[in-house]
Amino acid sequence: MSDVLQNTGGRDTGSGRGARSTERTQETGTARSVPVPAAEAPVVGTPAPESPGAESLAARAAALDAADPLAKRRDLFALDDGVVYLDGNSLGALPRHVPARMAHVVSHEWGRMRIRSWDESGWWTAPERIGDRVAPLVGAAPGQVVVGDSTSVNVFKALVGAVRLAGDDSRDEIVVDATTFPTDGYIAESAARMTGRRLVPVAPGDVPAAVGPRTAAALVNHVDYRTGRLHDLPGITAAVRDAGALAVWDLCHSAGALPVDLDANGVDLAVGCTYKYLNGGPGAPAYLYVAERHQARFDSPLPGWNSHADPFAMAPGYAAVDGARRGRVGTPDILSMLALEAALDVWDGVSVHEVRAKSLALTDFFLECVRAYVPEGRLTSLTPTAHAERGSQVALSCADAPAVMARLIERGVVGDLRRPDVLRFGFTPLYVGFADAERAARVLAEVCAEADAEAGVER
Ligand SMILES: Cc1ncc(COP(=O)(O)O)c(C=O)c1O
Ligand SMILES: Nc1ccccc1C(=O)C[C@H](N)C(=O)O
Repeated sequence: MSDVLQNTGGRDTGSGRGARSTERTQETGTARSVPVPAAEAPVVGTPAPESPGAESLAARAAALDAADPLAKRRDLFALDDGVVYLDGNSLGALPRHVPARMAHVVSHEWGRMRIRSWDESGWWTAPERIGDRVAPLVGAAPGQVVVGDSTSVNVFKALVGAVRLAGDDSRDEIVVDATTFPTDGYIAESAARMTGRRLVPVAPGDVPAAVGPRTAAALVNHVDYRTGRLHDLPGITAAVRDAGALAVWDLCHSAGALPVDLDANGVDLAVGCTYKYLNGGPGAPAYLYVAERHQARFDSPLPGWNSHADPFAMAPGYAAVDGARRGRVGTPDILSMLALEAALDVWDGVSVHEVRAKSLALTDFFLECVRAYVPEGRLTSLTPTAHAERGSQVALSCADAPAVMARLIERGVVGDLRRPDVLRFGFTPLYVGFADAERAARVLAEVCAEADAEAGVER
């Protein structure tokens, strides 16, 4: 196999802060700006393999799918056979059973039981009950995860909470991942201003060297949303804690795709969304993990009545409840929350280690197919080749990425674009298979060839 892709390994360049100006312009998702094929009219059939080596790669894909213990899980999702959905790292697919469950919630629990449902349908306790369903997926023992609010809001609670837990005013710095998804950076900046700390943006790989006696907390992304690079959660957490500071992780791009092992790694606080690999639905509530050892001292900057020890006493003074519930704020978004609860059923009987093994096999295979089909130098992979540094997405860059992604989506291969030049392909092991990966690479090669032909470029 020739070395077709130039691999930059998604290296931490330390230049993320400066480079961020473009990413700070939010891309709302390519799927919203280019036509998505109608569900009833899939545009990708099963094209005859014409690319070099396509027959053998297609045959390998079929064999890998046949041997895949997770292959059957795909039937649990509403997906179109003609579409390769590689955008589950932005919005996970709908588990088929969720609409019926939601119809029941709306028509029965809300429609008929009305106010009684807060108690009798378990609405009031949903945040901590569903937190305990998310917990095993992130390696947390029960009682440490609460579901609710957006990831952004939970970043705020976790980071200000961490600074307060650090206590000591001489710890006057907050270290933040300089390559972070923008919302975390914006909120960290505000949290720093509010708590009178100085923000220190550094690349994740440089966090161990940057933390010291002045650090209160460090906020890092487990997987980079742009490159798909997996950061060293055990090593960075240990370094932050050795410095006497608190480690706060954003798990948006790792939970449900790979083992996180929060408890085993001694993470202090963590947040994540549930609409990507956990398939909770658009705007599904996020979650907050507060390690048990910190809960008694966790001082939420948003002490709403839902985290009061006796909310219905409606007392004028605040008294925090114990445990994970201390992360609650106001009335939970019950419809989204119960959709998430139902969606989590697809994880029953699935081990996250099995998911990780398939995720790595899928991204390896996709990269191999891209190398085989796409002319050398056409695309640059930003995704590290080392498994220990790879999440569950492949990011490829090329100057004409916007046009390439628009054409891919028109032809039923749905990834997304991160401006200016990144094609993102998310591999969600519960419903993406090896034939999907092969087909996506083949269509990508066709689309690149078409764009080259139109531009008069010969390779
Ligand atoms: C790493 C990361 N953090 C946070 C968010 C977003 O947070 P919110 O759920 O508040 O929109 C995303 C994606 O939207 C993300 O990728
Ligand atoms: N929540 C969204 C709503 C609309 C469009 C995209 C998103 C995303 O989640 C983007 C994602 N966090 C990313 O890694 O780019």
